[in-house]
Amino acid sequence: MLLADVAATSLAVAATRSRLAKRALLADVLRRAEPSDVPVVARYLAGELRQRRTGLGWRSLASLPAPADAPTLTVAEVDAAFETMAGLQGTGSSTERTRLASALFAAATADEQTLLRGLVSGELRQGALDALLLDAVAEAASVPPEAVRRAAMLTGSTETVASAALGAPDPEAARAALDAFTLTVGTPVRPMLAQSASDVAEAMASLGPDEVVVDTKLDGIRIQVHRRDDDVRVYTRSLDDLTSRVPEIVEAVRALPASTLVLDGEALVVDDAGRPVPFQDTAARTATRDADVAAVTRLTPFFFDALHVDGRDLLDAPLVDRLAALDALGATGVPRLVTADAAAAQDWFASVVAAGQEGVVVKAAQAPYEAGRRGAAWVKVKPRHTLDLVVLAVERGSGRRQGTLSNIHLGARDGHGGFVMLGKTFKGMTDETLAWQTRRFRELEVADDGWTVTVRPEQVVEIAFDGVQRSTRYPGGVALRFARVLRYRDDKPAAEADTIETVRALAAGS
Ligand SMILES: Nc1ncnc2c1ncn2[C@@H]1O[C@H](COP(=O)(O)OP(=O)(O)OP(=O)(O)O)[C@@H](O)[C@H]1O
Repeated sequence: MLLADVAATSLAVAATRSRLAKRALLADVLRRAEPSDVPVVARYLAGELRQRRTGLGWRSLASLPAPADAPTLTVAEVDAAFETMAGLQGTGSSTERTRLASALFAAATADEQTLLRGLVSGELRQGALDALLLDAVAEAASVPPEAVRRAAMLTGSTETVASAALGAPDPEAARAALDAFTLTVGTPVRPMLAQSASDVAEAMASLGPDEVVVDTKLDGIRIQVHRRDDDVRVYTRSLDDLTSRVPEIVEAVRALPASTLVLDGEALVVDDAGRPVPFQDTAARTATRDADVAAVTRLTPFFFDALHVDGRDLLDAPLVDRLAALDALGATGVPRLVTADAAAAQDWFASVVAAGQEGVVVKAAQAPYEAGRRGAAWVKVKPRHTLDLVVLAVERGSGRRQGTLSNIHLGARDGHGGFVMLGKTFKGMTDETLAWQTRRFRELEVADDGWTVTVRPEQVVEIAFDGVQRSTRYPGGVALRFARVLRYRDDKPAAEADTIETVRALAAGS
């Protein structure tokens, strides 16, 4: 299949708001793809490359060669080119990578360049697209969407499922191929995800009047552990195998009284008083293989769900039954309250936050485990932090945001008339906001290097974020986690925006 086909579909999907129309477009291109191209086509449509890391940076995308007039690139060729780039190592590799990238981009038409740039930068990646893609696979293979979704959560891989369904000669065979996927101890399933609510009452109202489980939300690393006798595997949220880096978790799982297990939980570093250390210290611990660090900062696994225990598959069992199975193992659990009373739940939330935890996840007590879905049965609630910051610069958008000024650079006042950059965000913007800010930042423009537009620091923006972390990337030594735009504030002058001192105080307190 030509890359041009995928690029055209990607643009058409972005251009329509109708889910049905998007699904039909995706199904059409999947139907036309050769079975051997299906895995790559599926990935590209979800906005991802197959290669986790290509080594290509933003900088290499800033100056692209002129586009080709006619499409010639095949999907297989492009995948092979990224594979080569990802595999380059040692001296000269970055020059060679840039050379390969230039050659690839020079062979691409303007639409294909847009797609490639979005894939490399990650700006095209969207969870929602993945769900839509699964429905499109169902449509293309003429099988029920539930069959595809279930297979995807059990294999953890859209491309495997797309290949199985679309590689079958007819709908019956496709259905049989999908039904053959089952929960297998040793094969990670996609974790169930949560929706968000702004407070506990709203979360409970969305779940109905029945009892809920209010789980402490620990701020660590999602882990899914699989055990078959002494063989223990630990997987991350994105289903990467973390086993060799976390011997202490393997040991803790081996100590549990069951020979086959699949458990879901969170691993974090806790201090002597049992309080969680800042998230980045936990993250640093899992990112390193260094034995010394591993010896000093032990991770503690806390489990909040059981998907399989000793031959019993529990995916479809109600949460309360899964928790009973978990408790029976005597594993370290997550502190939780089971209640139907909103006031009691609110008190519990307050005490959890006071104890230094991130928030709670409110869960429907009777719901099954909806693997791979941001289902309605789990709702997370965190105390919301906001800051009023000043926009210092803005980067051009790409992909769906081509032609707009998208990624804003955020600054806090330094107290001496200047600003300190705290990070960037392109999240939380509606189409209206984007259109507005594209006009607004042109008005404030002082320089434009072709990629980034520097502006007069006058526009105040209200930013929501999940926390403050230490950072060597930004000059203030701190950065915001998950910054997103709440709204632009025209009622507040930049001279009254929040200061770096306020942000540092938040960092010290978190
Ligand atoms: N008790 C708990 N139950 C479920 N998830 C929990 C719990 N404690 C911590 N978590 C973490 O919270 C996440 C649930 O939120 P969500 O599904 O939105 O994931 P996320 O996108 O990684 O969000 P976040 O950044 O807020 O953790 C899980 O992925 C898990 O890592």
